Amino acid sequence: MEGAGRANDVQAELDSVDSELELIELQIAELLQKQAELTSRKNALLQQLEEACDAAPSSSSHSATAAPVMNKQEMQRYDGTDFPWYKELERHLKDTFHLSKFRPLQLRAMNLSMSSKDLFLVMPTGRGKSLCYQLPAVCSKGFTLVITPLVSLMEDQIMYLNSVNVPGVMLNASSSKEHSKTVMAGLTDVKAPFKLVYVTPEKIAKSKLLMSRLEKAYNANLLSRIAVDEVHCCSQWGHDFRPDYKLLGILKRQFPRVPLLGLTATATSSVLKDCEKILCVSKPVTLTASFNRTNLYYEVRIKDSNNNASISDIASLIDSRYKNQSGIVYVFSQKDAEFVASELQKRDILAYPYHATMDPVDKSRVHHKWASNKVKVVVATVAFGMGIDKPDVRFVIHHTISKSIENYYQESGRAGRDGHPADCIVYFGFSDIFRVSTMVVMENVGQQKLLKMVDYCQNVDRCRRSLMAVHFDEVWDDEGCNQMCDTCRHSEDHTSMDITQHAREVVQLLELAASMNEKLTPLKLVDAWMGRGPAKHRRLIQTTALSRLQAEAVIVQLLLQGYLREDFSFTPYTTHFYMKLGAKSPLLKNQNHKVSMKRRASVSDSVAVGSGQTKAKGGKRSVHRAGAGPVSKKVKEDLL
Ligand SMILES: Nc1ncnc2c1ncn2[C@H]1C[C@H](O)[C@@H](COP(=O)(O)OP(=O)(O)OP(=O)(O)O)O1
Ligand SMILES: [Mg+2]
Ligand SMILES: [Zn+2]
Repeated sequence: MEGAGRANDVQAELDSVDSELELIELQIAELLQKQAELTSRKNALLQQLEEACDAAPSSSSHSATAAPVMNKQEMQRYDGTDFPWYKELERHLKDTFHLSKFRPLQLRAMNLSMSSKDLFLVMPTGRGKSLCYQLPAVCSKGFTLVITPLVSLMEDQIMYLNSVNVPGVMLNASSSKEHSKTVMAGLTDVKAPFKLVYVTPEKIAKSKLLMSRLEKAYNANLLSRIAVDEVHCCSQWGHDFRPDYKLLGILKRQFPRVPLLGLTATATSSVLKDCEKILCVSKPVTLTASFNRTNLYYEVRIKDSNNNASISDIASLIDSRYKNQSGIVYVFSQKDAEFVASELQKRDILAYPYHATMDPVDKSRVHHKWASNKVKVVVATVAFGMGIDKPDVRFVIHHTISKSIENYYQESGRAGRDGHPADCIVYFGFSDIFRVSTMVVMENVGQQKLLKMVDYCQNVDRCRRSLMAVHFDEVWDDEGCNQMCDTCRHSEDHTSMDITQHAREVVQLLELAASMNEKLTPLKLVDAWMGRGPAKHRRLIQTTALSRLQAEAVIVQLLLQGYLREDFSFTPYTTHFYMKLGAKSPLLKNQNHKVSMKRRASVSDSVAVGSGQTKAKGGKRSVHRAGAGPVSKKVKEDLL
């Protein structure tokens, strides 16, 4: 008996500790949100400070954190073409690398490096950092030493360089003796048989022979530049710390006259400070390409899971706002690509599907037609991505949410590369969350990343840019949104809704289902809550008067806040998702506990789902299917 009493006491204390822990988690979530807001504000203030300092160049009041080594005017000089090496850079850009023009910051970076400045270049992935040392290497005497963390990265680069006839070689642990010998000899050859020499940091740290050959090359003025790729690997605070990068300080100590160029897509300012110390460079110029694409307008539209109103909405956008303009509609699956393309065709829009399983000849035909503006719209899976560099894409519409904010940034970022305004619209549908879940379920932290994307879409009161910025850490250059997102444009247009009672109803429903040994999929949960489930549920629970879209929004909110969670089971063919009680659900037992959700004030359900849909009498929605007949004659002709 005594044992049972003791067990009860322990259980009671355990429950109480659990509740306290839950509360702390809640507070942490709130603090993280506050932190994100303050970081965004800090960036805005730093920007203002920098502008104020630029307006008064003689002022010495730059703060230590914001202090640019050069002011804006000085910096802009390096965008110019009046440097002695410019003609050579331009000639090789076109003739050797077969590129038509520099991307933003590339010329500035090259001019700075050719002027022997030490430089840190922070640019989003895929923007073309490598060219910033490859092209100067070709235009300089001697060779450029490139430190790369992975042999596979080296191999890719060498293969690419060979394809454009630029001599490049690599040295790593698996290089043969003979190969090493040739490379070592080449380093001091005045005829410079290689323009780029790739080595791993381990080689620098361990090979005395290499260092002594580099010393000789340096004395003969043949070591023209040192590029440290993925430079954030130097710092323990970075996410990919590599111990051998810590020893790279030897390069600048031994070869002080050689300009060093550190490249990364992901370093925060504190990581860069650390890298500066480790690499022994003093006050390098830091160029940060903004992750903020100021010409892109970001918008989220609510999508009803039950009908294809979103397709009508997309069609009417393409037919009006984007008439005769080039764009991409991203969809979830191959089947969706075919379906959405054919639905658009029925609405008189010439749209081609594109997905991975298409015949390569068809794929390249679609790509070609689109690139040459013969077809304006491609309805594609994310397979339509690599090598897409069309400048005048005016819209990227996501018919289904991306699997993470990073992915969304990349995919939507194919809009507006020419710098002119372009729109990025994502349609956010409840059931899509769980379709995408099946895709990321096996990925490490895939589910968390997806929930961040969901959070981005559910949000109605914070700048969409600031939500993306959090993912790119402090590197984000907060240039302000300028009302280029729907939440900034409707900044006053939201209210806070108390959803505590709704939350209790949903929890009660799940508890009831659990007691009957039933698992509820997200869709079944909404159905049951709306009184459309089996009769046995209806009798026992409080059904909701909320509309379907509101009910879905509440459930998403509870999922995001941890009152609910997803659970899944695998079958050989598919993954099933169920809704379960989340870690915070016990908090609802406390009568004082409150849960709230922000909603657009002026947008009723029927408007939120776009122009193709109206609310019919009796609350049931109907869809206008204007033009939604068979594929029109005109489109049919164009498709042939
Ligand atoms: N000026 C340019 N015009 C057109 N394409 C360019 C230009 N400069 C580079 N590219 C292309 C070449 C590559 O296919 C692609 C990505 O370049 P790359 O240098 O590998 O990116 P990166 O190093 O910035 O990305 P990561 O961070 O992923 O390593 O961009
Ligand atoms: Mg790179
Ligand atoms: Zn905004």
